[in-house]
Amino acid sequence: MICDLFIIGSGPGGYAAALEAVGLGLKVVLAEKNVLGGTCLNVGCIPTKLFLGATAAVDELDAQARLKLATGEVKVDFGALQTRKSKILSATRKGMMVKLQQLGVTLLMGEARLTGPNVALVQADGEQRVEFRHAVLATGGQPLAVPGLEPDGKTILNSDHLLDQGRPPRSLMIIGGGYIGLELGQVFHRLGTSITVIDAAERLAPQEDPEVSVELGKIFRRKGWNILTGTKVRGLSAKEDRAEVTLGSGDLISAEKALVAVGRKPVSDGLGLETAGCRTTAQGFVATDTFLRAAPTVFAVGDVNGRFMLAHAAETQGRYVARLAAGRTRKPFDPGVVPSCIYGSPETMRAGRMAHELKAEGKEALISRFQLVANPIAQAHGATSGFVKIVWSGDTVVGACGVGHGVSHLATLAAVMVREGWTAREVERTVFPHPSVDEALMEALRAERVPA
Ligand SMILES: Cc1cc2nc3c(=O)[nH]c(=O)nc-3n(C[C@H](O)[C@H](O)[C@H](O)COP(=O)(O)OP(=O)(O)OC[C@H]3O[C@@H](n4cnc5c(N)ncnc54)[C@H](O)[C@@H]3O)c2cc1C
Ligand SMILES: NC(=O)c1ccc[n+]([C@@H]2O[C@H](COP(=O)([O-])OP(=O)(O)OC[C@H]3O[C@@H](n4cnc5c(N)ncnc54)[C@H](O)[C@@H]3O)[C@@H](O)[C@H]2O)c1
Repeated sequence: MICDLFIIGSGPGGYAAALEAVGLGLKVVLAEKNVLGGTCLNVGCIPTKLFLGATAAVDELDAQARLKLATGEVKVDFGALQTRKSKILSATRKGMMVKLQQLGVTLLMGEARLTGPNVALVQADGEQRVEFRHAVLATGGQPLAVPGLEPDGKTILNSDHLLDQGRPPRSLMIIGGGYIGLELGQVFHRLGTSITVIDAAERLAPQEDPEVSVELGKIFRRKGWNILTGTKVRGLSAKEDRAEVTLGSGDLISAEKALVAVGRKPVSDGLGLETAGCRTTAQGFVATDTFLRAAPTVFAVGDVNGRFMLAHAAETQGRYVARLAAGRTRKPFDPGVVPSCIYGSPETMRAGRMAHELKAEGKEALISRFQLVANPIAQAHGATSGFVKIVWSGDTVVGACGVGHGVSHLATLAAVMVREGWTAREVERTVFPHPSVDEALMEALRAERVPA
């Protein structure tokens, strides 16, 4: 078959590219080797947030109980939650399938590989040959398996395995206190699992502002988590149906299950990259230029190009390459300001540059901040730990971050403020609703600026 745009992978990057391209009049073929929706829908963003949503009442009640305002127990039926997850995921996949069919995207369910700059083969109902003008690699990522920390799928798990358990473990040892470790740690803490987090870095979520990491550590320790940062893992093994970790110090820690969440790597093997002239980096990411081109006829978007490992970044890139392939833009890719959040209670949010990053580059930065303890919505929810912080370069907002109750809701405005280069003038012209968590952002914007 012949098409304008051949897309490999139906995650956020590939699906967004397909919808945008077909809307611009291109003939599109999309290949998917597994199920529609990719990591995000099936084992990523969506199931984790379903689990966080379904268990949120546990933390809400806990916060009110600490204030001696409520008593009782929230019981979550984990089996029913797994059933609900399966139903939502399968309904969403069905919706995607219908939409692709209605729009006229040809869907090939099978593994694809490039065999030349304008040709690919897909193992779907035998072997299908696809000739294309442009191809989009949107093959995503997979859990990183570090030597010595390989999951066995039974006792030592990655996030895919943990999301598929039949019951919550009594205890869970999480290797890696980053995005996945902290979100899934919160889910299972709420389900009654005892949580230990071990991270090689000196602080939790090391990609965040250092003060955010400190606050996260305080909040999770208060919940009773055992957190070991700056701690090397020498060995991890399954012994008599328990996971046992040997620390660098020689100490042993065991738990019913271990979750290895030490990062993700690209899916870039076996794609026939060399036949089309694509190159990979030392970590296996598909190298792209400023137009997200991996070769003259091939683009790479999303996790596989390693620019960001976030669903909304993959989508933005997918839409951009579709416009480029349709001749609707000639400009290099502008990633814009990509916000990121860790979800749960607490949450984090980050947009733009952080003060420690600027200082590391020898640049001056000012910060202004507001503690959530004085925010009425945080008070109402009994969750007053945390803060919102603004990073200024002179008079201009260049970054914002936060940690605490509901701060993920501030991420979009924070990204807009950074993109638009807000100054005190824009702050004065903006009306924030009262009472709201948004006011914490406003208060931080209005607070005294001090050197970082
Ligand atoms: C537990 C977890 C939670 C997450 N939570 C969030 C979150 O809250 N917010 C957020 O922004 N991000 C989150 N992420 C990250 C997010 O899931 C990814 O950034 C996003 O899915 C990347 O999209 P993608 O399109 O690049 O690839 P993917 O979603 O990985 O999709 C790639 C697709 O390509 C297919 N494929 C691969 N090779 C081939 C081939 N040869 N032929 C045919 N098909 C192929 C795969 O089967 C897959 O369906 C989370 C990730 C995990 C693991
Ligand atoms: N809410 C979201 O947007 C969301 C949620 C989940 C995942 N994601 C995406 O998925 C990616 C992968 O998530 P992740 O949590 O696996 O990676 P991560 O990079 O967020 O965290 C990995 C953690 O593992 C630690 N680590 C690395 N090697 C180690 C070792 N040998 N021993 C102990 N600790 C070690 C790191 O210091 C880090 O804290 C994220 O970077 C993010 O882009 C996003």
